[in-house]
Amino acid sequence: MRYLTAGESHGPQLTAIVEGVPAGLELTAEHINEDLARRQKGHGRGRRMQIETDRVQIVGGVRHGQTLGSPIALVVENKDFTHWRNIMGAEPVDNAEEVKRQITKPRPGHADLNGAIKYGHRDMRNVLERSSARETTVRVAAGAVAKQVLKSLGVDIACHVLEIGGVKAEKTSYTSLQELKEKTEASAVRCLDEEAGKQMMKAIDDAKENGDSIGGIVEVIVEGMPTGVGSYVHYDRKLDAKLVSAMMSINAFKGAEIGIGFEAARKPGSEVHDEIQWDEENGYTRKSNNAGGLEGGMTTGMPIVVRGVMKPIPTLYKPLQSVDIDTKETFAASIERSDSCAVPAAAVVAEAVIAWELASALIEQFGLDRIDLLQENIQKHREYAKQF
Ligand SMILES: Cc1cc2nc3c(=O)[nH]c(=O)nc-3n(C[C@H](O)[C@H](O)[C@H](O)COP(=O)(O)O)c2cc1C
Ligand SMILES: C=C(O[C@@H]1CC(C(=O)O)=C[C@@H](OP(=O)(O)O)[C@H]1O)C(=O)O
Repeated sequence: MRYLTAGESHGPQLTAIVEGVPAGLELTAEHINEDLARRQKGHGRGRRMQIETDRVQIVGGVRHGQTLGSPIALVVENKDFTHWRNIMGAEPVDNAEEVKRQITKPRPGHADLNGAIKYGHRDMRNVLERSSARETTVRVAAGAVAKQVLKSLGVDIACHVLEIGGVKAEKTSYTSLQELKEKTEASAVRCLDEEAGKQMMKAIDDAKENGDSIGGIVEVIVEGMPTGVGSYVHYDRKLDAKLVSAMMSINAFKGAEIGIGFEAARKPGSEVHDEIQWDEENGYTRKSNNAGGLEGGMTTGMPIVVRGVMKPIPTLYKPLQSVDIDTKETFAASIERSDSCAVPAAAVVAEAVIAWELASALIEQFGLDRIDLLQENIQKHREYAKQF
């Protein structure tokens, strides 16, 4: 599968074209809207989220609630466009003052300066409009399509927040992904640990009050992936590499790890590697899951566990030093509106991009043009792997 997105943060809409989804998959706007709504939630978001109510329009590739095998076109409207029509319309406009006003003051930590140099934009609005994480709206929509593929193949996925602004969740255990989903859905910071969640909210409020921003760590967990998906034979087909790359592609993500990740550097092999066992009912399983469900670029059949690190939001009410690209004068950046923390929303984006990679890998390995044949193939593979 592949997808492309287009659209600016304050333009009329975001668009995604999703290609390679097998025919016969159940898919409605409601499946996608649920995840769009989840992405909009979370303590610490700015005023923009009060303006938007993200809803998808499926404008290609689906008929009567089923995929056709043709490209799926997804559109999410930017309600805020009504306030930006003159500035963001595609057609040339007369010399309105607001249209002439260029952004020449780059924000440290955002794409403004590097993007302006790359494309030769003297008006950095041309950069910020596309580098904005508003684009993650349609990435979540594409991910929701991938989640439908996974669901039809018996693969379940969830996400949660492990850390915000240095406050760590202590209670991170759960008995089922369903429980994890219910608990995190009820939390304003998508955290399993209620007490830590309260402290995270306070940390966000404190940061906001100080005109600052904070980041954090999110985790995605996937259950039900068959064994041996991915590849050890080519660097660009290694599934672990794809998952880390997907995580790092999210705006403001600066690190990713699988399983115990960086902790593996501090432990001997006897405490890191997951011992192998077999029984009639479950086939091959592991006594532990330090590898986070991946060895040799392939799935082990154990749950996949991927974490990502989000840096603090770059746009700050507390000014940071920068340089005006027209006057070359130093200035202290000041802003109109911004999120102070978007880690809970970013967890939903992380879930979407991981779902995308896993559904793509399954289709690449077992894929046919029909969802029923894909289901059959994977079921056969599961039986084979169990008895192997
Ligand atoms: C859900 C989400 C919301 C974000 N909201 C903001 C925001 O309000 N203001 C801001 O400056 N950056 C925000 N960011 C982060 C920037 O988009 C990101 O830092 C920027 O694109 C620069 O890229 P980089 O941080 O990956 O280097 C957000 C990121 C995510 C994932
Ligand atoms: C719009 C979203 O996030 C935006 C991401 C973002 C950025 O710079 O990344 C900047 C802000 O945009 P605005 O200035 O319009 O408020 C966020 O609100 C969204 O997540 O849907």
